[in-house]
Amino acid sequence: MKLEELKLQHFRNYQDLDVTFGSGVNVLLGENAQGKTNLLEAIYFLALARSHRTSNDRELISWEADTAQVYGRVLKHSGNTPLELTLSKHGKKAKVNHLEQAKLSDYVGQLNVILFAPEDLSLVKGSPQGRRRFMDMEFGQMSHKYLYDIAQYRTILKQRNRYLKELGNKQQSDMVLLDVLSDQLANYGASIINARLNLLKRLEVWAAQVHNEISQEKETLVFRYETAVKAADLSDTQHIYEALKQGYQDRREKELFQRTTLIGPHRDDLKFIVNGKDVASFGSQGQQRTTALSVKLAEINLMYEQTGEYPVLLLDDVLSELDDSRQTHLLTAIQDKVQTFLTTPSLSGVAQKLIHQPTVFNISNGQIQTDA
Ligand SMILES: Nc1ncnc2c1ncn2[C@@H]1O[C@H](COP(=O)(O)OP(=O)(O)OP(=O)(O)O)[C@@H](O)[C@H]1O
Repeated sequence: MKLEELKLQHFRNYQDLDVTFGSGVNVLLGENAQGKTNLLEAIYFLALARSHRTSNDRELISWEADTAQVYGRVLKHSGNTPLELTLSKHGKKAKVNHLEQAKLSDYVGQLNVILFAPEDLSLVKGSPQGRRRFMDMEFGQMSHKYLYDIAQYRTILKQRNRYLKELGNKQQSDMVLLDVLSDQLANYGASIINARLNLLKRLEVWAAQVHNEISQEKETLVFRYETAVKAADLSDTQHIYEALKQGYQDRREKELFQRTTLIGPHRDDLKFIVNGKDVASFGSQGQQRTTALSVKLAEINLMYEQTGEYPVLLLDDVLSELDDSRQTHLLTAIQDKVQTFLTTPSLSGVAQKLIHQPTVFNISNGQIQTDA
């Protein structure tokens, strides 16, 4: 899929922008604080109806305005799809084909993006929370059901934790409501774990292949999903569901004492094993970077496999963080098939690694000029 046109009104430092993009590599060139990342953020926002930089949507609206609008025309095999998001203090409105969507989960998935920013290089070494977020953002774009299950899971988890806090304050505890919430949570939790395992299995195949290539066949990469859920068969949702319920049962006293839910997908983690060792603990910085890059590149293939379309790739100042051979690998992998948006303060080193000339946009103070 390709993002052919983007219009922004009062989005960050863009007051009124209408730009058409190339179908290959689009370079967003400019000095610091001119609006390069803001433009990537707008594309990410158009895809996921949320920013990758802030959870406060208000920050996306230009300081001197009350409403922001992001419009995009996406070209897919099925034809042109206009997407529109309006942000105001009353919330977000999302339209697909000019029709307002009742739920944001119905909107997400029309434009698929993969964002690669310097922070992603810490996917491997960073917090488990970052890796869970990574799974949820990526898999949510590929599966409506996953997105729905995650939303339901979060809501019920909040209710259950609130109830555990209330119970902790009482002498006499009523467990009936807790059991109902546990049952609902186990239901969505089992679906999430099952979906994660299935998608990770596919992602692992692609990531292992890329990692092997980048390391010149010196390293093997495998994934390990870590969960405290003791299901006899983790490929069976019913088994996971029962194991989750058993898990709550076994931890009842502890949960009442700690007043929070101690088991489930919100506590799980993903480990990357290179040559038999956890790369977060034992890998060199280079191996960790190769792993992060392999996982990101693998996502492109997974998304294609799952949706029949290549996603749009957003590279936020990531080239400067990679050495020459990893840069070459990245740029070779994307050419010709993946529409890419790449921010950089300088063109040197980029153009000669690309077979086709990129489309270059000069960005200055929220204005864009295309190189002739
Ligand atoms: N809500 C907003 N309204 C108006 N301007 C904003 C808003 N939010 C951020 N800005 C401005 O956007 C600019 C930052 O743009 P951006 O983050 O895209 O920088 P950049 O071009 O990617 O630079 P760098 O290379 O340093 O990351 C700053 O000048 C900031 O003041």
